[in-house]
Amino acid sequence: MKTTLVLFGVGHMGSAIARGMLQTGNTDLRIIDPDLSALQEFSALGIRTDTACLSLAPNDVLMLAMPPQVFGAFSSDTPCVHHHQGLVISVMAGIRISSIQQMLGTQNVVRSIPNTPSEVFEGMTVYCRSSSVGENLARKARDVLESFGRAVEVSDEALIDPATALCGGGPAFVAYFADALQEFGIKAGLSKDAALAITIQLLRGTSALLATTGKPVMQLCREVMTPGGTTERGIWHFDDEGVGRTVLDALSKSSARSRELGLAITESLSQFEVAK
Ligand SMILES: NC(=O)C1=CN([C@@H]2O[C@H](COP(=O)(O)OP(=O)(O)OC[C@H]3O[C@@H](n4cnc5c(N)ncnc54)[C@H](O)[C@@H]3O)[C@@H](O)[C@H]2O)C=CC1
Ligand SMILES: O=C(O)[C@@H]1CCC=N1
Repeated sequence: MKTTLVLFGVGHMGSAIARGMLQTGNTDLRIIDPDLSALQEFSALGIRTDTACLSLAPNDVLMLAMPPQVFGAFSSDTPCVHHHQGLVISVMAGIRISSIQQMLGTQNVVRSIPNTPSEVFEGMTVYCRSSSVGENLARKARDVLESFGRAVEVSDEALIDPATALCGGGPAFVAYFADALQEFGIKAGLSKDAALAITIQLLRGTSALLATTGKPVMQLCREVMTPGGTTERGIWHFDDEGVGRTVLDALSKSSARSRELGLAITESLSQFEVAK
């Protein structure tokens, strides 16, 4: 039976996933988003798009890529997603597997956190499946998630919150640092284009070096810090200013927000159960 990925939401993350999939020739895709302007790029490519979902095939794989804050309204306004027998993959930050199961009346849920480099088939997704997802559906989920990059499965759902900070948010943290590097170049007199080209090649080269040599990250750092030379002055300043600690704190705050988003829904669901 043919499997179609039905993608709900093509904002920044959903469109990155759709573009990544299309780049590899995977067009078994249907896209639903109430914002008509978000759909135009994809309908122009011949992809089936709709502003609302009225029906689904039992074998469809659903991917939920709307903001977590609208998931409650989505679940009450979209009856066709209820009791879906196939696979439901969420990319929403925070929302727990049990909440999705409860709100959609479905069992086979994969909670995942991808990232925006999926757009160029360099995505990284961390995911966790519900106990009802057997080997066949698990393989299907992995195939979907690897159609726009790499995927790593974790068995403990609690790890998805820190993974949301590290993997989902990671491109923002790296881009923030890259912006500071580029700004230094510009302030020092390089053209914007030259500063950007250097920054891009730094990120690419450093990541290739890490991946190819397998050296520990800090070894790579130490190998650049020639004793008595220039780089150690910069790294010592990072140490004095506690930059490493600041980064750890920043990611902890992101992770805590993921937990908080999930808890808000879990609590409102349990209040609803008590009121029933
Ligand atoms: N932006 C990122 O890098 C990442 C985002 N995520 C998750 O992806 C989801 C989307 O995030 P973004 O794309 O950044 O948000 P966004 O605000 O860019 O896009 C959200 C999209 O969802 C659509 N939408 C709203 N209500 C909908 C409904 N009822 N049905 C279908 N679509 C609906 C909106 O029209 C919009 O196109 C969130 O749950 C977020 O936690 C996960 C990992 C990374
Ligand atoms: O900031 C957010 O909430 C989403 C989830 C991970 C990356 N972006």
